[in-house]
Amino acid sequence: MEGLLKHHDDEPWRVLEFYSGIGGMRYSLMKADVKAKVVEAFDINDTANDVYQHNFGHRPYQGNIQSLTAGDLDSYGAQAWLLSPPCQPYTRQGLQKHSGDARAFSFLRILELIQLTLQPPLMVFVENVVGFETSDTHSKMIEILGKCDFVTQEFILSPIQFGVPYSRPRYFCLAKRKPLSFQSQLFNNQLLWSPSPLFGYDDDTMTDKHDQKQGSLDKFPQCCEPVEKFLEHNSSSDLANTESRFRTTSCVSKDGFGASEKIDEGNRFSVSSMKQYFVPGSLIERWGSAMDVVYPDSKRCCCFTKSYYRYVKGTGSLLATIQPKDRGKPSSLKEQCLRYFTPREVANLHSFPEDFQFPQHTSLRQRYALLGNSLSIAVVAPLLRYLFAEPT
Ligand SMILES: C[S@@+](CC[C@H](N)C(=O)[O-])C[C@H]1O[C@@H](n2cnc3c(N)ncnc32)[C@H](O)[C@@H]1O
Repeated sequence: MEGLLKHHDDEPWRVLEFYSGIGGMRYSLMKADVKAKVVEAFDINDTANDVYQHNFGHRPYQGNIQSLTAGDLDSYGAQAWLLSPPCQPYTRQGLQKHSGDARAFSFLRILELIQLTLQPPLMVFVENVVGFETSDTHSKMIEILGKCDFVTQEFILSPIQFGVPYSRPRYFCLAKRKPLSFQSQLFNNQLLWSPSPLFGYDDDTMTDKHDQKQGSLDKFPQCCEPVEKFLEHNSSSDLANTESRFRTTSCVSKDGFGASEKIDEGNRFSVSSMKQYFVPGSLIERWGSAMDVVYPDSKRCCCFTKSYYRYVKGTGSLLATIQPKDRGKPSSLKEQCLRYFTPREVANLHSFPEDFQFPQHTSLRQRYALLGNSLSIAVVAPLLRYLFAEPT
């Protein structure tokens, strides 16, 4: 293996975006203000590629990453490889077959290619679910990166640590090939549960010590903005109006859907367009106790998965549009007029930019599925900024 790739300060870093989905990595790179150019993106999913093309004007290479060769990858001359491979082999809900799961094969292939390319990357960034760090795929990845002269720093971080009222802890591996090095070398070969190094703090009390893990993720909600800021309303008076309209329309119906339709001209957040987001009464009756219900003033909501809107249990929070007057008193969930977060609101919680859009033909379910598979730009952008930064 030769290390022929060079990077000159005045040129943008050449980047490959594997498993590009709807472009969360690319948006993060933009947000991080890294001087970089995505020279190719790769994804097998047609609908994801439609969305990517709609927003970036470039259609990713549509094929199986598993069939890429070392020659293919060398031809891009890319210095950084960003990867967010499928997480199903490692999720707690799944069978946890790890590297034995067919969905892990393409990532294992990429790891092989790092060793086979004539011009291996100088930097690698991997995102996955919590649980990946104990898998045999992780052991393989660390072994290969070590063999290829990479230094790694690993993190488990959640948007809630970055001021976003959203719990989505994810695993990240940052790897730089020697002689490149990290700004804080104190954390080489460590797993951290704190974003401190990203902000220039050499706080080594947040490394992988079991009793600090949960604490470091939980101590941030008080610094978060309320959920309300991420809704498709822009002021609380707007919210109060909408709530009162819900009260007089949708919630009078016993199935949870509005009996009467009242179009609120001039307000894109009309009662009519919101009807599709109300949770039917029958679902509340059946699954109410398993639902994670949040309020506009809440400082946390649960991770939205790709099954949000198809299933209510464990797939993401529901919003109570009518806040009970007294939180202490039991109030029927039906009276709280529960609704799903809209795709735009999920995109907001994932910190996607305002100009991100779905092409019109993308169905509601597809939008939720694609967003559920994507990532938090609020978390990934500072990680990428840290990865690309040169030590001073
Ligand atoms: C966890 S998602 C990554 C989403 C992406 N980071 C985003 O912001 O939307 C994994 C993506 O990998 C794609 N994928 C899974 N296996 C693949 C393979 N073997 N070849 C190409 N793409 C694949 C899926 O279609 C999905 O879009």
